[in-house]
Amino acid sequence: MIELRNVSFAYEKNQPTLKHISLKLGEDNENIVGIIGPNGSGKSTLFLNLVGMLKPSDGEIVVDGSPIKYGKHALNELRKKIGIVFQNSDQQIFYSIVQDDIAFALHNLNLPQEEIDQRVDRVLKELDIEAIRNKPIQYLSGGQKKRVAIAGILVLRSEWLLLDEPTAGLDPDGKRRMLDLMKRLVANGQKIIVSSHDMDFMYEICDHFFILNDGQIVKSGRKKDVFLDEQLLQDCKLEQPWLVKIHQKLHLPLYADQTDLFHQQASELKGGEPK
Ligand SMILES: Nc1ncnc2c1ncn2[C@@H]1O[C@H](COP(=O)(O)OP(=O)(O)OP(=O)(O)O)[C@@H](O)[C@H]1O
Repeated sequence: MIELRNVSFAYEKNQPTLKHISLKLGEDNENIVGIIGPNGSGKSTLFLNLVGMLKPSDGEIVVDGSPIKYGKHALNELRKKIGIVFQNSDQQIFYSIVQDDIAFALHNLNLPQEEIDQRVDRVLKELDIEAIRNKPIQYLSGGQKKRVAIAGILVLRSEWLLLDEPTAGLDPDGKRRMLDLMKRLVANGQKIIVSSHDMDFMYEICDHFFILNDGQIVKSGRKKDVFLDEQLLQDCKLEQPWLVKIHQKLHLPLYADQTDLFHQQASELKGGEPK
């Protein structure tokens, strides 16, 4: 479990970006936690604090019962528990060939070559990027680069995966593939913390949410706890997901995702019970 105890963070003195944040991640066995908030609310800053790349100005972050330590060795150990995929894939990719880049962090862990090869093969398959394993990074599309960046973190097999805006710049097919990938990862036991401005995507994929506004957590809970409060979302400059809109405006049930909606509606049109 990850616990933030009264965490504040300031890039510049007396101008806090994160303000007194206390929260627990992984307490209720949630698989995908969503951090939502408008531009500049502090989502990326929060992520960088969670992986120890930034250090709280006040308060502490406790992972599995131990406060994060900031020495080189301690941070390498933390990376085995929490991995981050940045919004901008170029920040994450260092090598010129796909498979070399994915293996990079594993060499740093001094793993035997055989194990490195096995882990890289597995992740290439899992992300459906085997065909580009020998390609130069410079020839990849944005969506492919995103997958390579995720692969480079997945090989570390950290318990928590932080995805900062994973759908930014992806076309509808890329978004759908990202959604499917996250569902597959979760089915294999991966825990994910994700931030995104795409409320429909977040509504469908996350099972617990924190709304961050101006560096503070203003609401948390399950779908119905955070998305039914239209005024709060407006105040935070956030959109209601379309499934919530049709629930509130057309008085349809609150469907968990569009598959659920189409399945239920099709059953009703046929006059039968849903299977
Ligand atoms: N390295 C930095 N130095 C100084 N200020 C920074 C730095 N990085 C971010 N900030 C400021 O901190 C605040 C929060 O930024 P952050 O990137 O964490 O927000 P965000 O919620 O992730 O935004 P977005 O949705 O636009 O990605 C912003 O006001 C930003 O200008």
